Amino acid sequence: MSKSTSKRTKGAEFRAAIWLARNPEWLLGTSAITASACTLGPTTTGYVLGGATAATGIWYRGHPDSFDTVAAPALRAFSRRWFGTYAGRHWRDLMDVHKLTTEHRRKQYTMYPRVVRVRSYSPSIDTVLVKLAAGQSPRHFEKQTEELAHAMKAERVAVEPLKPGYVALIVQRDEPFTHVIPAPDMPENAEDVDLRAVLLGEDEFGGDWTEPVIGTHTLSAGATGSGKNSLAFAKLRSMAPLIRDGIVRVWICDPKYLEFAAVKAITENRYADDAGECLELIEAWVADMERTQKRMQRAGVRSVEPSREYPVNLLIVDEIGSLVAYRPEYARQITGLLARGTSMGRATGHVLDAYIQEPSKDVLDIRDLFPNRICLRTTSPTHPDMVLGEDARARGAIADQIPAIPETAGIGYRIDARSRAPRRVRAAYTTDENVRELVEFVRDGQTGSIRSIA
Ligand SMILES: Nc1ncnc2c1ncn2[C@@H]1O[C@H](COP(=O)(O)OP(=O)(O)OP(=O)(O)O)[C@@H](O)[C@H]1O
Repeated sequence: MSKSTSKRTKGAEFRAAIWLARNPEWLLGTSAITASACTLGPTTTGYVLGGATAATGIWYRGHPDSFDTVAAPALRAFSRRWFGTYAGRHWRDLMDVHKLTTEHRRKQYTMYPRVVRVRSYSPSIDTVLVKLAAGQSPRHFEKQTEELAHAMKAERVAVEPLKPGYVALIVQRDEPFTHVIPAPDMPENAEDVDLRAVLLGEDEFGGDWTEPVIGTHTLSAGATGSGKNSLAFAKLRSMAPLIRDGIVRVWICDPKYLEFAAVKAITENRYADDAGECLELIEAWVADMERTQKRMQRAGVRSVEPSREYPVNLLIVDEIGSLVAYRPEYARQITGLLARGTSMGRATGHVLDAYIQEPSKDVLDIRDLFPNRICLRTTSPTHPDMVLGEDARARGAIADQIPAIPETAGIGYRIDARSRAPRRVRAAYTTDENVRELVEFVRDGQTGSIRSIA
């Protein structure tokens, strides 16, 4: 393209046409209403618009789940894009005040970064795709995040460079979790627990946060002190009657020696701390899986429902990095066993629940064998994508921005499997007293017929 030599800028009518081409929703919306008013008449058009509004209201009241995942993000994004901070003059003022503009010296006009798209997957987080003005780089925005957050009355703003010339601003508008969530109640009966949706805490909408225990393997990542243990303890409490009744058998590798010692009693000695013992325990878990495979083969079944005959064998591996990366003498064997277990164990109910601080492939090269992922506070902006998948951070999973203070322990993100939208969640906190209750509940109720492997 030839370089412009004129000192004049484009005419207003051309700028308006370009604006409409970039924002076709306005063109389509106004044309549809005008066409409807001309053909059907203003009264009928009014009724149609009123009917659409009423239908939205009915949807909002009648089916909150689908409304919150489908309609609410679109409506929220639209109103914030066109009537809030990211709209026209508000946005330009924001850019002016924070010196996020550049000057065309020859033509003497100011160039503004342009809002291309706003997404608002959750009420607390917006992601704003911004085309940088000529002469800008993501660093210009990175230097201003604190000031922008104050100006937008947001908790924090993070910048994610996307491709040359574009950044995503991730604006966390508020902190939905200002309180500690108490440990889940332990249901009395095994029938009250759904192993496909085990209660872990709350999501940012104030709803239950549940995760599947069967049919998947779960990897939870988080820096030291991020509250990883609370995930495992909430899970154990929510499944307590199944553990008591021998329908879920818990195996624990506790290489940090202390974290899970309090629940050793509910594992029927399927517990190890030293790395060498962890290797033996994992071997026993894989051998159990192979025995179950043979039993199922003899019985002619390809899948089983959790029962005493075919219990779920949940292997909790705390700080998996310390077993598969930092102890070379055990790493290869443990990695091989876990790879075997995770690739075949789902059908037999042998499921892995692993916890890690540093989720890179160098540390955990079997990361892809975990279909289910949770990301608590991380130390690096690269970690959310490593754990939750490509673009997770750009979509709003700013786990690296969670302040490293005790008040935020248990807060993190998960990705909705269908919409790929990140959801901020907080695990319930299980106190030492709650752990004792769990152990008593399981032990007191056990019938004694559960065989220990030890
Ligand atoms: N869900 C939670 N809600 C509120 N506070 C929590 C929660 N989970 C943990 N905490 C608090 O944070 C502290 C650190 O938690 P925890 O030891 O589970 O972190 P961690 O991620 O396992 O760290 P490390 O990897 O170093 O063991 C706990 O002592 C507790 O006080």
